[in-house]
This record gives sequence, structure tokens and C-alpha cells, in this order.
Amino acid sequence: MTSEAALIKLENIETTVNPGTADEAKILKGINLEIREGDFICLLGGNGAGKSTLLNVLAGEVSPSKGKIFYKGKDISKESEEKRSRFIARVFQDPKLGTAPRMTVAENLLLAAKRGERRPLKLRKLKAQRAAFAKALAAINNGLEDKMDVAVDQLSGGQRQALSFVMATYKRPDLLLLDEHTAALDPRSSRKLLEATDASIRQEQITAVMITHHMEDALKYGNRLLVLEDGQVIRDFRGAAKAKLTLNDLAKFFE
Ligand SMILES: Nc1ncnc2c1ncn2[C@@H]1O[C@H](COP(=O)(O)OP(=O)(O)OP(=O)(O)O)[C@@H](O)[C@H]1O
Repeated sequence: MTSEAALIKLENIETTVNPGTADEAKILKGINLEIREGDFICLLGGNGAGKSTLLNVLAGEVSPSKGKIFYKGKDISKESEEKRSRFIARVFQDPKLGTAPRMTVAENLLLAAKRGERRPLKLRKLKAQRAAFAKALAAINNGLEDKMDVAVDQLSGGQRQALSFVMATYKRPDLLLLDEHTAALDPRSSRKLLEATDASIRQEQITAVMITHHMEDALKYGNRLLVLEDGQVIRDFRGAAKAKLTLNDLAKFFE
């Protein structure tokens, strides 16, 4: 496959923190990666391997000190996070990020429906979209469709993360970044949201990168599994090679 076919291409990406000081450190150390349309990539790696930094680079929150990022063949290395938010959506680990706490569930979704648009927010447009919002919320299977007029700070952590996910995907993003988005939830809520995440990504054929610390989840979900170690991609399993991986195979990377 040629590089033109890649949705996103990272070319020799390096990042440096505290440049020019005694604490200067290289975090990502030459990442080369092609993300193809429809890829669902699980990103696995020990603490400090650089997983979040890699997502930050993709989102435009961290500028690489070296290397280039291409989106559909176009160099976007210098594009701001805001500009990239037209095609990249993200869900964070912290349920407090990604939603506006004092606004209702429906108002939050109205924000999501306007993502990337310049026109000002018109809350009176809400009425016309309620049915569509209810449908999107029902699909995540968390009872949120009955809480459309509840302020977000009244929701449970699980419901808030489910809403963050619905918001991130309401306008189908070209690339969805999931930064351990279920890690702060109890096991049952976490499982439920992961299942809903997988179903939504498959159904909408969303290209996604998901950080997880759970080897079982990395085996279960996605068509690709990357292992990151010390700022480098040390393994890239895909398709049949990923499907036949076992816990034992993966455990070797974390001994
Ligand atoms: N702004 C920063 N200043 C200094 N060090 C940083 C900064 N951002 C990241 N680091 C360091 O870079 C390394 C990689 O961090 P990163 O958060 O990307 O790792 P991670 O793989 O996501 O880890 P975890 O699994 O613990 O979340 C860590 O050692 C971290 O301390």
C-alpha cells in the first residue's frame, strides 16, 4: 500500500520536553506509522512509554521536535489542535474533560453537533435535533436518552464518559483518539462502555486509536495492536497476526 492511501502518516516523529534545559528529554524517538482508513488500533505499552504523547502529537497538542505528520497526503505538522479538531475527536480518561458540566446533556450534544463549524451556537436549534440526539444516546445503552435535560455534573462518571464518547462521534470524525477512556470507571461500567465503543466504531467504520493498559482488551478489540516501548513502536500486529496473538505472547513485552 502506498503512503497516499494512508489516512494519517507519521514520519520519523520525535518529541522533546524541557528543551535547552538540564531536564531536556526525548520522549518519542522516531515514530514511523501509517494509520489506514478503517484501522482500529489498540496502543499498548508500559507507564511512560509515550502513548499519551503520541496521541497528543496526533491531536496537535504537542508539536514534534522532528518529523512530519500527513493527513490524506497533506503535511499538517504545523496545523493547530483547533484546526485538526475538524477531523480528529478525542475522549480522555478523566470524565470531567470533554463535557461542559453546567450544560444539559442535550446542550452538550448541540455543541458536539456544531464541532468544526464557524457559525455561532443557537440553542433554539435544540428542539429540532432532540430526536436525533435521543437516538444517538440510546445507542450507547446507558439510559442517557432519559436524561437529556439533566446538567452533566449530575451524571455518574460512567454516564459522563458515555456522553463524551457520543459527543466525540456524533459528527463522525476521520480519526478518533481514545486515551484510556474507560480507565476511571468501575469494572462493569468500563466493560459496558468498551463494548459500546467497539460496536460504534465497527458500525460507523471509524478509524480509531485506543490506549489501553489491559492486554485482554488489546487482544479483543481492533484490527491492529501496537506495542510502544521507550518512545518507539516495537511491534505492529495486524489482521491475522493480531487475531492469533495470545496473552502469553503479549506478556513477554512486559516482563
Ligand atoms: N510535559 C512534560 N514534561 C516532562 N515530561 C513529560 C511531559 N510529558 C510527558 N513527559 C514524560 O514523557 C514520558 C512519556 O509520557 P506519556 O504520558 O506519553 O506516557 P504513557 O505511555 O502515556 O504513560 P502512562 O501509561 O503512564 O500514561 C513520561 O516519562 C513522562 O513523564
